[in-house]
Amino acid sequence: MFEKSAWIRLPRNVVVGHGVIDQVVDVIDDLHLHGRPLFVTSPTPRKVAAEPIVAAFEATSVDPAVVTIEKATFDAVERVIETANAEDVSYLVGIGGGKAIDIAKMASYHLEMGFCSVPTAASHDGIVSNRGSVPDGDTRHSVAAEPPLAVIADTEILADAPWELTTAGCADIISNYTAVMDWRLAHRLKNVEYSEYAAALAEMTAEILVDNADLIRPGLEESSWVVTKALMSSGVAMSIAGSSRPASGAEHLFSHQLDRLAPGAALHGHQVGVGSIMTAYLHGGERGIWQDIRNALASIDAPTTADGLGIDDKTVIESLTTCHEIRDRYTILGDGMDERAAREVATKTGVIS
Ligand SMILES: NC(=O)C1=CN([C@@H]2O[C@H](COP(=O)(O)OP(=O)(O)OC[C@H]3O[C@@H](n4cnc5c(N)ncnc54)[C@H](OP(=O)(O)O)[C@@H]3O)[C@@H](O)[C@H]2O)C=CC1
Ligand SMILES: O=C(CO)COP(=O)(O)O
Ligand SMILES: [Zn+2]
Repeated sequence: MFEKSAWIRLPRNVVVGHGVIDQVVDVIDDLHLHGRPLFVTSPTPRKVAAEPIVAAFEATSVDPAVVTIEKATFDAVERVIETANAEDVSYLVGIGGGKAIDIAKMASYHLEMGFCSVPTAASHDGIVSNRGSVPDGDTRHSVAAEPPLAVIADTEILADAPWELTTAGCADIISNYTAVMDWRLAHRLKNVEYSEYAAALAEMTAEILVDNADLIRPGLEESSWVVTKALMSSGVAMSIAGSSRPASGAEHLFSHQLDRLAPGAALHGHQVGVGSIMTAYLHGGERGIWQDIRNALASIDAPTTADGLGIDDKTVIESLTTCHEIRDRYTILGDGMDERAAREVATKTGVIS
C-alpha cells in the first residue's frame, strides 16, 4: 500500500527587483494580512529599510510595532514574542540580514502567526527558508521555523550592502554541490530520506550561479538579482525536502563548529565555501570537483583558505576532526576524521599551508 505523503510550505508571493521595498504594503494587502504588524529588524537594516516601510504603513493609518535586535539569541526571540503579545500584533515582518529574519521566523513559529521576509543582505539562504538558526548550548544548526508567506527583496538595497555579504550568499549556494553529494551518500549508506527533485533543484541552483559568475561584481545590481534568485531557489529546495539536507552537508558541519571555536571570525557562507572545497576533495579525490569549487569561489572574491577566513590552521583541523559530533547528520566525514587525514585534505586543497 502507498502511504507516503508530503506537506510543502512555500512563499506565496516572491517579489524581487529594483525599488520593490515600495511594494511591501501592497504585498501584505495581497496576502489578506490585516491588523498591526510587528517589524523585527537590526540597527543598520532599520535605517536602510525598516524606517521607510514604517512610513509607508503609517501613510495607510497602520502603526507598526518595531523591535530592534542586536544579536541572534533565544533572549531576542523571547523579547519579540513578549512584544508581539503586549502590542497586540497580527503578523511579523523580518527586515534585515539573517539575524533579524531568523528571530522573526522563530518567534512567528512560536506565536503561530504569519511571517514575511524583507532581506537587506543576500548573505545566505536562511533569508528565504523555513529554517531558523540560533546558538543553543553545544548545537549550532538550523531548526524548523515559520516559512515566509512572502519574500520582498529589493535589489537596489541588496546591491548597496557590503560586498562580502553577497559573496557569502554565493558561497552558501556553491556549497550545495557537496551538500547534495553528502545527502546522496547518506541515502545510499543509511537509507536517509531523499528527494531527487530537491537535490536536482539545489544542484541546478549552484550550477546557474557558477555559470553566471561573471555577472557577480561589486555594486552591480544585476549581481543581487542573480544571487537572490539563487537563494530563493535553494530555500525552495529545503522546503521541498522538509529539511536543510539539499543545502547543508559536511561543509556546514565544519562551519557550525567554526562558529563555536572562533565565534564571529568569518561569515557563514564564506566558512561553508572553504568547507566545501575540502569535502569535495574527500568525495572525489584529486580528480573530483574540488578545484572547480575553489575556482568558482575565487572568481566571486570569496575566501578559499584559512587565512582568507581569518582563522588559524589549528582551528581548521580541530573543526574538521570534531564537527561530525555537532548533529546527527551522516556525511562524508562518517564517524570523524583523524588528525593526520584532516591535515592532509586541508593541505592538499591549499586551505592551510
Ligand atoms: N536560517 C538559516 O538557515 C541560517 C541562519 N543563519 C544565521 O544568520 C545570521 C548571519 O546572517 P547575516 O546576514 O550574515 O547576519 P546579520 O543579520 O548580522 O547581518 C550581517 C551584518 O550586515 C549588516 N547589514 C545587513 N544589511 C545591511 C545593509 N543593507 N547595509 C549595510 N549593512 C547591512 C548588519 O548590520 P547590523 O549589525 O547593524 O544589524 C550586520 O552587521 C546568524 O545569526 C546565523 O546563525 C546563517 C545561515 C543559515
Ligand atoms: O545554512 C543552511 C543552508 O544553507 C542551513 O543549514 P543547517 O541546517 O546546517 O543550519
Ligand atoms: Zn548555509
